[in-house]
Amino acid sequence: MRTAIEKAGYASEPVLRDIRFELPPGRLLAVIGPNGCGKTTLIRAISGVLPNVQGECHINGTDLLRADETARARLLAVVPQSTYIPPAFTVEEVVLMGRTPHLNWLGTLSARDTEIAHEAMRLTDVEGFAGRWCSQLSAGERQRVILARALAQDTPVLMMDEPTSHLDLRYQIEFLEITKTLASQQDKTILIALHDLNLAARFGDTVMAMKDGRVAASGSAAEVLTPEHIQDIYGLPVEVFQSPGKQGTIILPV
Ligand SMILES: Nc1ncnc2c1ncn2[C@@H]1O[C@H](COP(=O)(O)OP(=O)(O)OP(=O)(O)O)[C@@H](O)[C@H]1O
Repeated sequence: MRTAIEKAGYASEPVLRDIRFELPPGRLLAVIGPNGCGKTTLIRAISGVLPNVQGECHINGTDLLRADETARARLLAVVPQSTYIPPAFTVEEVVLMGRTPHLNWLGTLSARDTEIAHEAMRLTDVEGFAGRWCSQLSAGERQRVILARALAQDTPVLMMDEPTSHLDLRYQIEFLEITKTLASQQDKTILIALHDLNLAARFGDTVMAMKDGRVAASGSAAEVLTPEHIQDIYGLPVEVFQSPGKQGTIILPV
């Protein structure tokens, strides 16, 4: 995935300026930064929901910003920050909606579509309530259903905006471990906006820190998540420890 967004925003004044990054298949990019720095806007710009984006974003030879909806939906799945799920659908029906871009012209589901959707439900641990109405789920369960739908879309690129915000600690770690495994085993390119710097450090192959709509720092967690950068980006003094376990970096406000 090769992205160069020169300008993007909502009105005449752009929010994003000069965001450039390359992300090879199999890698997970954690995008961090304070409230309002532009993380969601970046995801929206790449996913084609903002008008007048100046730039390009190439995936497998297609410029997403100029692709039609179906081509885009076969290349990119997005988990937005908050998603409305129509309450009159079951969990299984919602996850199967992820297969829509792959259906034949008759719009019928094949055995393979069902198999992929069930695998996505298994990975996100929602198979147990496949037949329940979405209106009867907790916020965290709903979030896992939306994640399952995105996984069922089976795209080479997956972008997620704070996908763990409603998940308890176990599901946060499990979900990010699954995501990381998908990246490495299925060569998916994954971009995740995260507020939790410890999760960003643990799971991001690359960490990109944004500030005021621009890239403030980009590189490995050790390069980006330094007390100096964090003070500059968040205006908050922190201490950064290296844990002897596999968690790696631990960041604590001073
Ligand atoms: N629909 C909109 N119309 C106009 N301005 C918007 C709109 N959505 C967001 N903005 C502005 O764009 C800027 C970037 O917002 P964005 O939602 O991308 O930030 P963010 O980094 O995702 O923040 P957060 O961490 O709070 O989710 C902010 O100044 C915000 O006020």
